This record gives sequence, structure tokens and C-alpha cells, in this order.
Amino acid sequence: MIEIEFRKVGKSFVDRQTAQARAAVTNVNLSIKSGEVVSIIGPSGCGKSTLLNMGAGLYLPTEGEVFVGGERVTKPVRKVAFMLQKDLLMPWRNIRANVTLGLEIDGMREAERRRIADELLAKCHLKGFEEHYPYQLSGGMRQRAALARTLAVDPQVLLLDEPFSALDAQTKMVLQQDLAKMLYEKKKTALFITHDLVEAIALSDRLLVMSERPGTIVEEIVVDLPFRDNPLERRKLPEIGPLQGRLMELLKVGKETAELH
Ligand SMILES: Nc1ncnc2c1ncn2[C@@H]1O[C@H](COP(=O)(O)OP(=O)(O)OP(=O)(O)O)[C@@H](O)[C@H]1O
Repeated sequence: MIEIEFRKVGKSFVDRQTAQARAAVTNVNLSIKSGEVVSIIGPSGCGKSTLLNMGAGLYLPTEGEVFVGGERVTKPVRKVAFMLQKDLLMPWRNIRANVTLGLEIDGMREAERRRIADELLAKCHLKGFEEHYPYQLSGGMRQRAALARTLAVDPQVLLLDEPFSALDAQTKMVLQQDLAKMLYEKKKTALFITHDLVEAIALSDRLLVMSERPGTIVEEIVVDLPFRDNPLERRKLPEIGPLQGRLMELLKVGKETAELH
């Protein structure tokens, strides 16, 4: 089953200086199967976050159509969970209460909410921190709590907008490992944005490469490698280097610098 689909999607924003509409993304076609993890990579400002916002129904396309779970997206979608670089935890709620927020909104009984939150927090290596407040946790731990909160509502689709980019390299790898395992075990569908090429390769079934603004998908690469549930192992494979090199070529990494010399 196709879980996320973009058909000829374009989005324009009104440019503040010229007061003219200017395309951020154009003619984006993509389809993601249920259980697939797909990463979008592309130059800064090419419209990656704009695409995710349209997937979540937070922005509506100017052209074309977006479908999630077979239904056309016309407003914020309930079955989609969003995770951002900023953890957006509520400072006045303890970690457990942050994780249970969505369940509370859904009207779930307290004992059940607590059971789900504590189980997820344990999976995210935060056992013993349930009653701590966000300010008492490190950046990596807060992002783990944000991951637990994202998973608590059991979304079928996860939209992840550079969720680990503010973390140090080692913490990032450990969190990627936890995320990959959970996505794999629970057969979740995920669309992931990252600037980290190896992260994209380590976590994904497929990579979509975007052009500069107005962004469109210029290349699709199937990551035909084992260990999608174990990015730490996948990172060690000899195929990673050449694949990263291909992405660097597509993104013209280093080209501008070379031209300056
Ligand atoms: N709400 C908005 N109003 C006006 N312009 C916007 C809005 N949202 C995004 N844009 C513009 O659309 C373009 C694409 O932005 P977007 O944040 O989607 O890019 P991105 O690829 O995610 O960037 P980055 O990699 O730097 O995070 C940018 O030029 C941005 O300034």
C-alpha cells in the first residue's frame, strides 16, 4: 500500500520584498510504501521542510495533491507525527507528562497512558527519568524524550525534520540506532530530512535528491544494503563511501569552493 503520495506538487510563497509569489518547490512526485523509510536530501533552502509540512497538512500545496494513507490531505493529519530538530518539550511538564500529552488529548485513561509512556521511555533508555523535567536532561536525552512522545500516539507515518542535527556525533549514532530499530520492528513509514549523507544512507530504503530552489526531485537512489534495522552495522559496509561520493556529486559538494580558487 502507498502511504504517502505527492502528485505534481508545487508550493509558492509570497516574497516579502517583491510581493510576488515565488515557487519554493515545483512538480514534486513521490510515493512511499507502507513500512518504507525514505530520506530527502538537498541544498539548503530547496524546500525539504516545505514538503514535510505539506505531508503533515500544515501547509497546503499551491499545485498538485498530497495523499496520506490514501486520503487527500486538506488539513493537519492525525495519523502523522512530526519530529523536529528542536525537541519542543513543555518545560512545565515532567518527561512522562510530555510523552503522554497526545494520549491525554485522545482521552486515554491515566493508568494506560502511564503504562505506554513508561514502556517507551524505557525503550528510549530514559528509565528512571520519568519524573525529571526537560531542563534536567541533556540535549540527547531530551531528543530521546521527544522521540518517545512522537511514538506514543502510535502514528503510522513519521515525518522527521533533521531530528538529530543538533546532537554530537556519538549521541546521534545511538539515537539513529534506536529510531531505526523501532521503525523496523513496528513497520512504520517515515520520511526523513537530513543534511548528513551517511545518516541518510544508514537509515533509509531509498534516497530522494532535490535540486536547488525551486526544489524538485532530480534523483532517486535505492539503498540496496542490509541492516536497515542496524545503522551502526550498515555504517561499516564498504559500499557506504562510494554511495556518499555519488550523493556529493549530485549535490555538487565542494564545487563552489573549487570554483573560488
Ligand atoms: N512560510 C513561509 N513563507 C515564506 N517563505 C517560506 C516559508 N517557508 C519556507 N519559505 C521559503 O521556501 C524556501 C524553502 O524553505 P524550506 O525551509 O522548505 O527549505 P529547506 O530545504 O528545508 O531548507 P534547510 O535545508 O535550510 O532547512 C526557502 O527559500 C524559504 O525561505
